[in-house]
Amino acid sequence: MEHAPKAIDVTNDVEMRTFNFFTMGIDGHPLGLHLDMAIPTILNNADEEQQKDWLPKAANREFIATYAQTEMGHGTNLKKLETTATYDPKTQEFVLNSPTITSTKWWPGNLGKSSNYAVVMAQLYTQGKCHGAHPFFVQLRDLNTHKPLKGITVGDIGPKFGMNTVDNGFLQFDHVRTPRRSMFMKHAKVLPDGRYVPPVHDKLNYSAMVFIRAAIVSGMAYHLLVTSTIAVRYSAIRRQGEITPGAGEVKVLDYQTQQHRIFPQLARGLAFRLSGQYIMKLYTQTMDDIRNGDISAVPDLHALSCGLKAVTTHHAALGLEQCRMACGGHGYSQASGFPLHYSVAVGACTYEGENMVMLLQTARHLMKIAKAIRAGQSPKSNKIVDYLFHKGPPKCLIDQAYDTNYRNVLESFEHLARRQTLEVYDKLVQLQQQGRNYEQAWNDCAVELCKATRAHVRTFLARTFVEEIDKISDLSIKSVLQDLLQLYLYYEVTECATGLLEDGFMTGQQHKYAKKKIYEALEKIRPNAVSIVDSFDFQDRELHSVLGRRDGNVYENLLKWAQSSPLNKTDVLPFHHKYLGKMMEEARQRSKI
Ligand SMILES: CCCCCCCCCCCCCCC/C=C/C(=O)SCCNC(=O)CCNC(=O)[C@H](O)C(C)(C)COP(=O)(O)OP(=O)(O)OC[C@H]1O[C@@H](n2cnc3c(N)ncnc32)[C@H](O)[C@@H]1OP(=O)(O)O
Ligand SMILES: Cc1cc2nc3c(=O)[nH]c(=O)nc-3n(C[C@H](O)[C@H](O)[C@H](O)COP(=O)(O)OP(=O)(O)OC[C@H]3O[C@@H](n4cnc5c(N)ncnc54)[C@H](O)[C@@H]3O)c2cc1C
Repeated sequence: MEHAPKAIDVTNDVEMRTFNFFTMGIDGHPLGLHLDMAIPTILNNADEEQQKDWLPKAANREFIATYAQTEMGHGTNLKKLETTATYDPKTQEFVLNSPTITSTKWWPGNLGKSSNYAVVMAQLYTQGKCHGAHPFFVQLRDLNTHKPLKGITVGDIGPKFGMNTVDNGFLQFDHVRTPRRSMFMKHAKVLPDGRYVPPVHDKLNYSAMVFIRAAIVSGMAYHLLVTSTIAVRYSAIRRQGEITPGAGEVKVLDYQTQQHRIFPQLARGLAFRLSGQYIMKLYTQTMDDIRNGDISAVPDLHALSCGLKAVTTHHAALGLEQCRMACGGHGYSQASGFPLHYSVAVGACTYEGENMVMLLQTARHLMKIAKAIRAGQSPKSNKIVDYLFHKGPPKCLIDQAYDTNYRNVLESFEHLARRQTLEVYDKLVQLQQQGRNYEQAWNDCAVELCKATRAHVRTFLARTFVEEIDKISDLSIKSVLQDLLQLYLYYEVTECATGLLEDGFMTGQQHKYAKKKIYEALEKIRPNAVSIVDSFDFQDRELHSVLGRRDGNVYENLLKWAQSSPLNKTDVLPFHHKYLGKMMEEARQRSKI
């Protein structure tokens, strides 16, 4: 028995995540922040000695930690966080303090009731000088009693839009002392005498956020693929109305409008999946580079992860809602699973950086590239942004028969991203020449800056999709995925048609051509739609949906589901005669008088 394998190796990240996911569902659990943010912070921000101490215990779940950064008053603008960590060289401790109500940490997942440790972001003061927000690893609760330690006030922030299985919390420090070595010291350090040693790059402290932003892309793919699975399966069961009079009621999936509602979500889900894999690899590579002292890829990773996070979460939110509406009345029932999936997915539009703010971060990067282009510089062999330096064709060519591997469609996306980026850059420069300072000019251009990011991210998603499908060697699989690729690309063309038509790059005829290619793709996808979603192999317990059941027994299970509602435990509710019954009885008596 000594050598019998354990059912789950809790120190194995993949095993743990899979186990948690299937046992605790998709709306979060007490270990979420521990696994997704605290451990990545230890891995990337703790020095060797700290890792040796903290990592095995964290992996073994000897404590549960969260990531406490956001405050009641500030989430986006990290420079204005108010929690302070003031170094006291006499005792070699930091004093953590929450000086105002607005400095109360607010939102950290699993802080409310589960965690006994936290990565706390606080303004670091030493030798009388503030060095900005830095992470500290702080014990919050007693390891035996689980009661808050002295000087710490902590609790749950109450019910939310969704994810109510996560205990998001609040936290205040009243001059709480913590050892010098509780500061994460891989990058920045405070020496025992209080001298501050700066990091090689001052945003390396933010790596846990970069990790989650990258992970969110695959997360959004998951949500979209799950909800399109529900919508496709249900639409293949639901019969309503006739296409040919007298020929009998059709499956609603046969309606072109239904396909146009659902299939693009399926295609986007796949596109996000492929780009999600790409960005995760880029993250791992960049973290390895940082370990080897090379920080050159940090800005590229930051820019791409912010843009992808914002675009994929926004499109997932819109797509999930389309899937819900595609399921008619039953889509509005909790039995559909949509309320759960929607409320979880839309949280990602906000957490890890509000989407507009993230779009603007990517735009900062694009503006630097535009500046280099306007200065006549050459590209720097960066696969993601080099296209911005090149001159594309002067006219759109999407309707040319020789569009091998969609080069002409990709060039259209590139054209729009290039034009939008350079135009907004020129406007920024012009406004400054007219006397606006940079920040004011930036705000005057903010909507256009966001458009530049969206166009750039669209280009990246499309190129990745094309390249990944091109690699597939199994021709039967490739052909099905090519139909989804066709739909994806032409759907995106129509989504950004205003931008392509605005400068006369694309003609009205070409826009019509794109629409024709969409309708053609819908027709090709229809016969394979159910097999495509079945191939994702989601388990029913992941879908949480009566409508999306693999066996298709929707109606009989919908009735069972309704009958199992707590309201149906008795035919007459116990308080019926006290209120509604009494009201009706009294009304009847009055009308008799
Ligand atoms: C299977 C089911 C699916 C589930 C789906 C999802 C899967 C994923 C897991 C889900 C987990 C769910 C749990 C959710 C937990 C949520 C946690 C949180 O929300 S934690 C808190 C997150 N908070 C934020 O994101 C705050 C947003 N704000 C910022 O990041 C920054 O303040 C800012 C980027 C807006 C601005 O940075 P700042 O330094 O304050 O100022 P500047 O604008 O002047 O920037 C200076 C300079 O630095 C660059 N920069 C900024 N950040 C980074 C970075 N991370 N890396 C590299 N560089 C960075 C910035 O671009 C500027 O560059 P410059 O050269 O000057 O242009
Ligand atoms: C479900 C959930 C889980 C979370 N989990 C955690 C956690 O575990 N740990 C943690 O520390 N935090 C967590 N958070 C907090 C989250 O990271 C922040 O709420 C998020 O970063 C947004 O910041 P904010 O709330 O300050 O929004 P605000 O910045 O106040 O946003 C309000 C509006 O102002 C706009 N805005 C703000 N600044 C700018 C700007 N510079 N330019 C243009 N527009 C701007 C925004 O676009 C938005 O429209 C969580 C939040 C949620 C919803």
